[in-house]
Amino acid sequence: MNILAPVRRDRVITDLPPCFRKEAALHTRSSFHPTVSSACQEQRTGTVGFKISKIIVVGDLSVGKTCLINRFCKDTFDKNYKATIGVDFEMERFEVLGVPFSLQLWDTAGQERFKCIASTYYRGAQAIVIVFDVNDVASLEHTRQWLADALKENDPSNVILFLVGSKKDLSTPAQYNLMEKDALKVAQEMQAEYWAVSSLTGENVRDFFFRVAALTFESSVLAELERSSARRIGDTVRISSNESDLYLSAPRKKPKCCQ
Ligand SMILES: Nc1nc2c(ncn2[C@@H]2O[C@H](COP(=O)(O)OP(=O)(O)OP(=O)(O)O)[C@@H](O)[C@H]2O)c(=O)[nH]1
Ligand SMILES: [Mg+2]
Repeated sequence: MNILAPVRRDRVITDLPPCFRKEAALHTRSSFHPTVSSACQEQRTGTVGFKISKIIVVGDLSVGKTCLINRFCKDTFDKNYKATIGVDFEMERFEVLGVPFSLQLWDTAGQERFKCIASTYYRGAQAIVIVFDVNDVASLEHTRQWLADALKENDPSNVILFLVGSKKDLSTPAQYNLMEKDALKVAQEMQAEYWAVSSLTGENVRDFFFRVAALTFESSVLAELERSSARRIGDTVRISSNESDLYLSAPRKKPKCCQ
């Protein structure tokens, strides 16, 4: 019995959402990886549909991490600052190419005094979202340190990265364009995908999280397919290594743990 409520209609992803800037994108293909599309069509996505992918959101205090998550998950915006103490999380359920897919969005504290509590929750992330304020150049400089700290707890080859400029509504187009050049450089250096959003107006917020869900899903399916093909190879080896057992006259000894 499926005790979970159906996925909301506005959380259904049928096509790969586009990147924000081609210069700093995880990839620029216009559709899902063909292997992923066919695996979904043939219902060969294994455990992906039952798993919950962990996304951690890090960055300086007051850059707007909580507001970003709240705009997407609850469609609300609070203009008063309430520091996150430690961590908080929200669940979001999607359906991607017909497969259920859940994201657990971990909102972490940017304040130094709460950072050590927050960092204990960094482990096991599938994606790291590093947020800075587009009107505060220091917060962009600090993103490298946030990334380094988050990577201490995660395998760099297994996580996907997003660099997100927040509070876009507060900068003029000229100020924004100037800052974007630096942000794109940082994103390229980190091999992160770059986005700029406003949680106050909602600009790009939904598109950003859809892209996070789609790319995390794509990498989960590819990893699952790789694991299942490795298992198949492993099975073949086991069968052939057991062949000699077919000719054993005496029954094999029980392993010690079963005695
Ligand atoms: N104008 C504008 N203000 C924003 C935006 N996003 C956040 N803010 C404001 O920035 C302040 C900090 O936002 P939070 O989301 O609480 O910041 P945070 O990164 O979660 O901070 P910590 O929890 O301390 O790490 C609040 O006063 C928000 O109202 C935005 O897109 N535009
Ligand atoms: Mg917060």
